[in-house]
Amino acid sequence: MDLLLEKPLDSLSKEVVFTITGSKSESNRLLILKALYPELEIVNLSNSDDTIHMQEALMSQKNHVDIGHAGTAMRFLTAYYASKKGLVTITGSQRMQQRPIAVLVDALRSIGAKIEYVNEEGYPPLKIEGGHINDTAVKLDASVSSQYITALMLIAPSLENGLKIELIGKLTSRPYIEMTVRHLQSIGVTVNWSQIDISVEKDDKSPSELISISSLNSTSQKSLTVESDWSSAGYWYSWVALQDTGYQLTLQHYFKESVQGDSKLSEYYEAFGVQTSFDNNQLILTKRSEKVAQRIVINLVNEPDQAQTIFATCLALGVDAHLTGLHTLRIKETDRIAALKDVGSRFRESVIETTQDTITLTCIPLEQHAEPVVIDTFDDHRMAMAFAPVACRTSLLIKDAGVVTKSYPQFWNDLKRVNVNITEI
Ligand SMILES: O=C(O)C1=C[C@@H](OP(=O)(O)O)[C@@H](O)[C@H](O)C1
Ligand SMILES: C=C(OP(=O)(O)O)C(=O)O
Repeated sequence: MDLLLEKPLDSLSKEVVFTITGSKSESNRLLILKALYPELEIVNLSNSDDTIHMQEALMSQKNHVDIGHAGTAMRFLTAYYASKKGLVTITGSQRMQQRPIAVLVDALRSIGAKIEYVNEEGYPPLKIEGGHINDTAVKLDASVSSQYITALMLIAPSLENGLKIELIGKLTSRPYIEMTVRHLQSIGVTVNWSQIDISVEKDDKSPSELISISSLNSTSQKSLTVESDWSSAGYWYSWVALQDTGYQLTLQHYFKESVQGDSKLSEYYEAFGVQTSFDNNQLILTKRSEKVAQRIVINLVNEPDQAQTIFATCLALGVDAHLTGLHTLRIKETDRIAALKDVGSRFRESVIETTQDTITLTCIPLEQHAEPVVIDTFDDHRMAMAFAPVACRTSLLIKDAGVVTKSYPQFWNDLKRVNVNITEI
């Protein structure tokens, strides 16, 4: 499905309230924890494909599991299956079979796990014979993906003697580890994190005892409420940044004290004139000022999923940008650095330079192009959604627009609500 997005002709509605479902990162952590502690109840679970894949895999009795494009499901389930008795082959989409997993597999093998590569060494699919983990200390490279570390942390409380995880190299995507720590602690698991070691203690309490000392936004003792997804909120920050002063929209179910690192968006978008306020767990975004920064420099090593969104905001507003800390982008749903350079260069106002871990954009404010600008999405949900707000400057043709279901299935319906004309081509 390709979609033509055209600039809204009528005046933009100002009273828009969006309900985005729970964070897919939080949801997929909590689903693993629920598999270990079935009494746990999860409120406001994500409706994303990634979370549905995780749920289906955990419910499945089959010994062949396909998790599609879901990176967290692939990494967390690899550790989960290694920790539980049984034989499972886990695979994913074509792209998933190109996303490296050796760091996690090596770490799990070093503590006894039996895992084989079905095709190419270092990449899914994996054949896992579970129930052989027998050691209590593991080391791994922390610079490739934080998801490998989270995967080990999530299974640690169910192991005979817990797990001490030594982090080697420069930690990437740190807030995602902090999120895992918070969720483990919220169900009563003891986690100690010194400079380079994370120790997760084996729980010898019963699950209900653990959950009853839960501290994270509990609606009841056994129930944890997932905050809505900040990574998806990014597209609405970008949308508001491109509107006139006074424009406002509201997103439901966000907490002032967030465990999601992408909540840093509220600071980043101040440079684009967007003010954030909270009212009873509603996030209110207001365009306060037409004055925006002329150039921004941001290190996104902690918020890699916002790189495309911030890039597209800058492109539309004509703000020069130097984005750093992007080394993980090459192994995500697509090589996001290459994708941004390719698609970004289709806008005549921009000049883009890239390295292994940076993108530099030099641009002038975007004007209406004679033809729709083609946005190839390369199987990456964030390519589609990050560029979509740019439609209020010039028409876009979003290729393979169905990719959004990976994280935000109702995105195109929400975009219609702010009067973007959307036509299926
Ligand atoms: O743990 C998580 O939920 C995630 C961690 C990040 O990945 P990396 O640690 O691979 O950067 C992020 O990009 C991804 O969307 C979700
Ligand atoms: C990188 C992402 O997800 P994952 O690695 O979990 O596939 C993402 O959602 O941007």
